[in-house]
This record gives sequence, C-alpha cells and structure tokens, in this order.
Amino acid sequence: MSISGIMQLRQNFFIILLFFGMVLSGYVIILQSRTDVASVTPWSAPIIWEGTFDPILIDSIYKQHNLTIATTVFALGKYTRFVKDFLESAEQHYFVGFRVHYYLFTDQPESIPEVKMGENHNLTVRKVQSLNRWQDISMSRMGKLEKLIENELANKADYIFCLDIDTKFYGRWGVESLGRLVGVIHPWFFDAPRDRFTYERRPESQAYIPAGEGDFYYAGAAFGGLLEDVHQLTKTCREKLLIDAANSIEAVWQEESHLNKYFLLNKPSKLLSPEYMWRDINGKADQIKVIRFSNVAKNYAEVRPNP
Ligand SMILES: CC(=O)N[C@H]1[C@@H](OP(=O)(O)OP(=O)(O)OC[C@H]2O[C@@H](n3ccc(=O)[nH]c3=O)[C@H](O)[C@@H]2O)O[C@H](CO)[C@H](O)[C@@H]1O
Ligand SMILES: [Mn+2]
Repeated sequence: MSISGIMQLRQNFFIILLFFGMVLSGYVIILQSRTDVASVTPWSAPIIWEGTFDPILIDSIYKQHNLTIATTVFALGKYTRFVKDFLESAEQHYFVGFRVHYYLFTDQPESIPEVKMGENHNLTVRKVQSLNRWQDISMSRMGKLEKLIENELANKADYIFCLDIDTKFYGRWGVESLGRLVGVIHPWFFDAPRDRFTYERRPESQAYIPAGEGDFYYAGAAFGGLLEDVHQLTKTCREKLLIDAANSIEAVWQEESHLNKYFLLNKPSKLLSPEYMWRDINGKADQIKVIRFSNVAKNYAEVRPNP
C-alpha cells in the first residue's frame, strides 16, 4: 500500500474512533445520575449530589451570564480564628472563575488576616457590635443580612450565600448550587426519619413544626438564592425571632429552627446534599462521594463566649 493509502486509512480510523468517543461520552452525560440517593424532592426541586451534574458543561452555561455571588460570613469574638482557613480554602474551591464578593462582619476588623483573592474575588470587612451570647450572635445574622441586601446589594450581586465561618472548603462549590431559593440538607439528618428531626416542637414558638410535618432538616450554616428570595427569608426569620423574644421563648436551634419553618412553608427551589455541609468529625458515609464544605472541629467551651 502507498504512503498516502496508509495515511488515508489512519485518518479514517481516527474519525471512526472520534465518532465512537462522542457517542460514548454522550451516553455518559445523559446517563449521569444517582440511584443510591434521592436527587429530586417531592415538589420537583433538584437535590445536588456528585454525579448529578457535569461541572464543565454547567460552568460553560453560566459563564455567559456574568453573575456575581455575594457571600456573607460573621466572625465575632474568638471566631476570627476561623477566617484564614475559610477564605484560603474558599479561594481554592468556591466559584472559581466567577465573580464573588465576600462580606465579612466582625467586631475586630483589625484582626482579619490578609488573604490573597483570586481574579474577580473581593472582600469587604464590616464592623459590627460584639454581643455577649453566641445564640444572639448567630440569630442576629438574619437582621444584618436583611439590611445588607436591602441597602447595598441591589445591582451589585445576583445571588447570595450565607455561610458559617467555622468551616472549610475541601472540594468544588460552584454554579451547580445556584437557584432561586437554596437550602442545604443538614449532615446529621440526611439519613434520619422525620420524627428524629430537631425542629422546634413547642407550639408557643413561631418556629413550631408539629410531629408528622416537615420535608428535610436544613442546616442553618448555609443557605442562599436570589437576592429577593433571600431578603424575604431573612426578613421573615428576623420578624419571627423578634416575636419569640417578646414572648420569652428561644427556639431550640435558634435561627436554624426558624429557617426550617420558613423552608417548610416556602419550599426551596434547589437543595444541596450534605456534600455542601459536612462535619469534619463525622465518619464517612457511602452516599457522600465528595466533601465540598465542612464544619471544622471546635472546642465549644473554648471558642464560645457562653455555654
Ligand atoms: C451546621 C449548622 O447548621 N450549624 C448551625 C448550628 O450550630 P453551630 O455549632 O455551627 O453554631 P456556631 O457556633 O458555628 O455559630 C454560628 C455562627 O455564628 C457566628 N459566631 C458564633 C459565635 C461566636 O462567638 N462568634 C461568631 O462569630 C459564626 O459565624 C458561626 O459560624 O446552630 C446555630 C444556631 O443554633 C446555627 O444555625 C449554625 O449555623
Ligand atoms: Mn458553625
């Protein structure tokens, strides 16, 4: 056979290989799903797990939209020690390649370390008053977030995520997490029956959820969505926390209880699996293929201002 004949044969072979490759990868994308976990809620909202999305494809779709994701964290009292790891790990894994604006609320702006930000990632530090009880610090976030969205974020961001600071990123958290109203399934309860959920059970509280009701138990340490939807959420929770305070009752898990009540009445349009909120001290679970974001181990007695 002549040289050009061999070249032709080789070329044909590669074309056939390419064709089969495309067919095969097409199948892989279309068949991408999970059978060991629920990947959709009874109200038809997706639940995001590893294997339910194609990161390259979804990035390329969202790239066209030039979005900004506002991201809030609070570090008061001894919780400033968590800031460095949070920000450094976020810069490795959190919306890499997309616009992110972190808003960090602290009572000690002077002790916030310098962390090198990636392209299109910015940090704004805000001074807030210190509070004496950790419960008050945690609950007061709702009102501060409400005000931030109301007074500052319009035209500056598209989506917002509100996260705990005693946390660290270990894997990708990207545009697959974006949605109108987004909740994260709590790492203690993703596998538990509903009657074990630690909802507020006293009817006197605005966060009350009766036995037999409720869909999931959501983490207070991460939620998000479109500005308008998160504004409504934070406003409602702030109002309900105030009513409870006026009635001298504090929900069992503070604003997390109110968040769970809100999500019962206003279903999230997207849920994130506990890959997006694990705990360093938790053991492994078969369903968790990737840990993306996790609560770091902490000595409660040492870091909190009160028991
Ligand atoms: C995994 C998860 O869903 N965690 C929730 C849970 O316990 P946690 O044990 O995660 O609560 P926590 O001590 O981390 O407090 C929540 C957040 O408040 C801030 N903070 C708290 C104390 C302090 O001295 N300084 C300070 O800055 C900080 O941003 C912290 O991340 O319950 C809390 C309310 O009961 C919140 O709903 C948390 O989000
Ligand atoms: Mn926490």
